[in-house]
Amino acid sequence: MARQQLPIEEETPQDAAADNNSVAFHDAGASNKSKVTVVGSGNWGSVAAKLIASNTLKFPSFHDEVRMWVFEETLSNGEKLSEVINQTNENVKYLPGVKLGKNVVADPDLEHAVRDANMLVFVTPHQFMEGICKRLVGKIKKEAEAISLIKGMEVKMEGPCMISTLISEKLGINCCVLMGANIANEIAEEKFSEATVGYRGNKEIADRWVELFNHPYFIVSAVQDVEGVELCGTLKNVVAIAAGFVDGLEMGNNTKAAIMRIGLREMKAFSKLLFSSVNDSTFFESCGVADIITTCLGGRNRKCAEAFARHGGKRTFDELEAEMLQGQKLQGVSTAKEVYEVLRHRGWLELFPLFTTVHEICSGRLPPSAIVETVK
Ligand SMILES: NC(=O)c1ccc[n+]([C@@H]2O[C@H](COP(=O)([O-])OP(=O)(O)OC[C@H]3O[C@@H](n4cnc5c(N)ncnc54)[C@H](O)[C@@H]3O)[C@@H](O)[C@H]2O)c1
Ligand SMILES: O=P(O)(O)OC[C@H](O)CO
Repeated sequence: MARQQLPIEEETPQDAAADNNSVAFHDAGASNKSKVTVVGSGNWGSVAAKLIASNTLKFPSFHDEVRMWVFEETLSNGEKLSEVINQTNENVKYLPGVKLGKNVVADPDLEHAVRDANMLVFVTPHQFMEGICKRLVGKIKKEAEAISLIKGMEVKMEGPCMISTLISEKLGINCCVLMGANIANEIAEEKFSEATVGYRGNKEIADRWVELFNHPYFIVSAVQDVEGVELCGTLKNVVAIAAGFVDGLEMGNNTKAAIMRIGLREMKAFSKLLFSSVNDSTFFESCGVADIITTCLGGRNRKCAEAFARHGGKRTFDELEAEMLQGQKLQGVSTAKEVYEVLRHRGWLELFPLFTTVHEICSGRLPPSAIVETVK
C-alpha cells in the first residue's frame, strides 16, 4: 500500500530541533494511525525507541514520529540532553554512537509527550514509575494501550505490585509487558535476539505490540501470561547479582551454573506462589531461561556485583553504580530488598535461600562468600 512519509531525509538537525514540540504529521488520513510515545530514554529506552522508530516508518498503521520522553539533565558541557538528542539524533549520554532514527523526537515535557499517544511504552528504571504514574493521572488518552519494558516491582503494605499493575491501576489502562534476553547495547548493534510479550485477554493487542517491536534481528513472540513474563524479567536481576558475586570470588563456571539453576528454580517457585496462573512454559521463553543466561554473563547487575565481591563488600552498590554505570541504574539490589520484604512478610524466607542471601549480602549482613554456603 502506497504511503506518504515524513520528508526526514531532507530535514536538517536544526529543523528537527526547531520542530521539537510541534512535529507536523505529513501523512494524509493520519487520524487512524497509532501515535507511539516512549516514556524513558535510558540505555534500553533509547534502543527501544530506535527499534520502534524503524517500524513506524515501515508500517502505515503507525505515525512515523516516535516521541521519547527525556528526564531532562544538563550535560557536562552545559547543553540539555533533549536538545542534543534532537540535534544529533543520538542519546549521547545513555547510548552514545548509535543513531536513533530521525523520526525519534526527544521531549522533556512528560505531559506533552504522552498527550496524543495511543500507544505508551514505559521503560524507565522501576523506582521512578510510581512518581511518573502520579504525574500522568488524567493526562493520557482514555483508550491508550500501554506496554512495560521495566524489570522491577514495588512492595506496598498490601503486598507486591508489579509495574504493569501499577500502570494499569493508576492510569486506568490495559498494560502488556515485554521482557527477554535483551542487553540493550547488543540490540543497538542489531545483533540477533528474542523477546517475549506477556498479555492478558486480548491477543489482537499483543499482536499490535509484536508488530511494533519485531525485527529480523529482534524476534518477538507473545504469551498469555503477564505475571509470569514480568516476574521472570524482575527476578532474574536478583540472580544476576548472585552470579556477579560468584565471578568476583572467582569460583568458576560450574558454581555460576549452579547459582543460575537454583535462581531459576526460586524464580519459578516465587512466581507461582504469588500467582497460581503463571505457566511453567513461560520459563522456557526468552524472558525466562534466556534472560537468566545473558544477564548472568553480560549484564550490569552482574558487573557491579562482581566488583562488590572483589572489594569484599567494602564499597557500597550506590558507589559502584555511580562509578561504573555513568547514570545508568541497577535494578537487582532494590529488587532483592523488595523480594526479601515479601518473603519476610509471608514467612517464606527459608524457602528461598538464594533470594534471601542476595539481599543479606547487599545490605552488609553477610559476606559475599555466603552466596554458596546458604544454598548448599
Ligand atoms: N539496559 C538494558 O540492557 C536493559 C535491557 C532490558 C530491560 N531493561 C530494563 O529497562 C528499564 C530501564 O532501563 P534503561 O537501561 O533504559 O535505564 P538506565 O539504566 O539507562 O537508567 C537511566 C535512566 O533513568 C533516568 N532517570 C534518572 N533519574 C530519574 C528520575 N528521577 N526520574 C525519571 N527518570 C530518571 C535517566 O534520565 C535515564 O533515562 C529497567 O527496568 C531495566 O531493568 C534494561
Ligand atoms: O544490564 P542488566 O543487568 O540491567 O540486564 C539487562 C537486561 O535486563 C538483560 O536482558
